[in-house]
Amino acid sequence: MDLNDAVLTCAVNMQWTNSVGVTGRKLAYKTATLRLVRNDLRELFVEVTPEKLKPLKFKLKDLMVHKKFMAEGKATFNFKAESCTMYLSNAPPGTLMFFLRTIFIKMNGKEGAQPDDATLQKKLREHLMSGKPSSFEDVSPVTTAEMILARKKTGLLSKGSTTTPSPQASKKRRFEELREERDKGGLPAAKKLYQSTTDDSLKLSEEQMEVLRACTSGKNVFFTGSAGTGKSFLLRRIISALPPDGTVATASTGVAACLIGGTTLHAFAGIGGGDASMQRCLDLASRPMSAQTWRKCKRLIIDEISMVDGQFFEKIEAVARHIRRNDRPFGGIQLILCGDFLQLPPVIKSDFGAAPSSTPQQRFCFQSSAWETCIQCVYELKQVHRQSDPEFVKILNHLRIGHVNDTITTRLAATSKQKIEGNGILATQLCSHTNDANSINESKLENLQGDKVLFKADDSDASMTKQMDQQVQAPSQLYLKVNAQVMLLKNINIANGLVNGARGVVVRIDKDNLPVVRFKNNQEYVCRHEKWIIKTATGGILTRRQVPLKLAWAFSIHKSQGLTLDCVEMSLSKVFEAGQAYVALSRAKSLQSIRILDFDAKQVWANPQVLQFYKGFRRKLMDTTMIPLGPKNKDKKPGEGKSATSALAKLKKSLMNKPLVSIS
Ligand SMILES: Nc1ncnc2c1ncn2[C@@H]1O[C@H](COP(=O)(O)OP(=O)(O)OP(=O)(O)O)[C@@H](O)[C@H]1O
Ligand SMILES: [Mg+2]
Repeated sequence: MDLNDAVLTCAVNMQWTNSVGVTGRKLAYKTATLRLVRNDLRELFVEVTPEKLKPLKFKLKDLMVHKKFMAEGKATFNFKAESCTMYLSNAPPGTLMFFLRTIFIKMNGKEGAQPDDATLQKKLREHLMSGKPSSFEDVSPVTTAEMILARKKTGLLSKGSTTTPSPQASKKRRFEELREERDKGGLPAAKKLYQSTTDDSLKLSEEQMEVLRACTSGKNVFFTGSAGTGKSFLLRRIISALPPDGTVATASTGVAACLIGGTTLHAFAGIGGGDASMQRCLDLASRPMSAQTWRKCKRLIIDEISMVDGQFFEKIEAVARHIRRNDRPFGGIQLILCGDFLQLPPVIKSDFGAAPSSTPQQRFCFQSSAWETCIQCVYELKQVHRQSDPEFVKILNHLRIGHVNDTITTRLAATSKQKIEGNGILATQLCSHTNDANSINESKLENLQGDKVLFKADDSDASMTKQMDQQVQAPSQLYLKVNAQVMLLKNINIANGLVNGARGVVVRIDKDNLPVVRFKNNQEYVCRHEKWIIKTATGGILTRRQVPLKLAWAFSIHKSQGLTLDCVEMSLSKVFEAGQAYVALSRAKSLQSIRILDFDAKQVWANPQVLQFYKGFRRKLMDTTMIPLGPKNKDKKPGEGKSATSALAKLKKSLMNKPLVSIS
């Protein structure tokens, strides 16, 4: 936590009421900065400074805070003593959360923080006598001691709307909170009160902070890094540090979009699959709903950019300029792109029987002319967070660029005999083809004894269930049986290993009809319903409540991109894409939690065009000038990994000499 947690910039509306409740003065500011300050008497105030205007100060006494819509960047302050209600909106949700948390802790975290009236009167008199002008200073950063004290003073807080303990909290609610507190590992109430997800407690690394700063300063940014360097984690922080109005979070796949609480790029763009002619795409995007979303968009965020088709990217860039009547790249929209081109490439439609949507020369976004004109800053994250074992990180770095030597082959082949199962939990099979994964899950469930129990999702809009199925990992209909192999789909408690991707087995269905799952670390957890929130293309919000589980005997590698999994088994004999083997292997956290049945160096290869791109990219990182990409090679076919041309081998060698991820 730092001093900036006491500063917030957003839209502010204020309204005063008189003694009989009639609304009097009203003020509205599109942009104002709120700052927590103290006066000479150590009293706390919120100072509101509208752009180019004098600040107003509100004493933090008898304050009610309504924070139900904090995730949407909204909150309401009710200053009872001053009969003023202050509505905050368009606040970066993450900044708002920390701001409210700081208020909460500062109001409750100091012995005598709220001096009694007699003491204040005395101090005030002394101050007036001294003749000094009043002065205000920023509050000091929150200390751990203040946090602990705030928790002690307030006890378990209601999830309701006030910053002081709610005496009206019903017994039932209090019981639920106690249970939740216990299940989630007893986070301090002060912390929990303003925490939207459990990974909010993790700190950004310095390299991640640098990217965040570039994004919040309005630059067009592309950041990359190998699997597990925290790209999506950082993206979530970036989104929460930006004002919600005009910020559109998207990803190339539904699973990735859900991980950052956004929508798919295709759903946002409004040009279908983008296969139609340019003119037709412009017409499609000019339909009122679609045009409105394009016009409102100020910042477009795209995760898993490696899977966005180059021609599609070029088309949406032209669409943006056309609809917004603005000739600047992407019609002036700020772009924040992230992904790893050495992971899965865009799906070629011809794989599924349709005509290919792009020529091999324009398969990737970076091959489109739009890329060069749009991207201002590039960054490469180097610190791997998913894996901590340096040997595994090193092996993955080699696989990423399609480099396999005998040592790596021997080490990976040795995993085929590993016992990675424990506590009745089988390994998840990663399949190269989706149909294989689906049929494994179905038949394994059928073969189990006992009755199937159906868990039906509760969707906020039943007519959108199909769309939600594509984006939310939790299925609308989940059939489970005792002994079913499952995966947890939410971070419940990071410290206790109840994290998104944790593997378990259903041990019983409890009396409340909830599945009880035993996880690999032997913990049993009653899987209560959790909520998923996704944004629609038009900025609306859809929610799904469901138990946070999914059948996990098998997944496809494509569906696993972006995930962290424990306990995985794979047969890579049928891989058909560059980077596919790397994606499969890099889902695991350690070499001990992986079993590769038939490892062969031929299963691992990197796309030469991508290698070339990264070579230029590294140069660009060094001298930060735009360098045209090198000659475009033809796509390489599966199995060519070993018989690489000498030019390609040279390229790999140069990349190995300066590894894309430094290995400590
Ligand atoms: N600064 C950090 N401190 C601690 N853990 C972190 C940090 N950044 C990321 N992580 C953790 O590392 C893991 C991998 O992060 P994430 O999924 O964002 O990586 P990624 O780069 O998006 O990977 P992929 O390329 O596979 O999508 C997550 O469990 C995340 O919580
Ligand atoms: Mg990711």
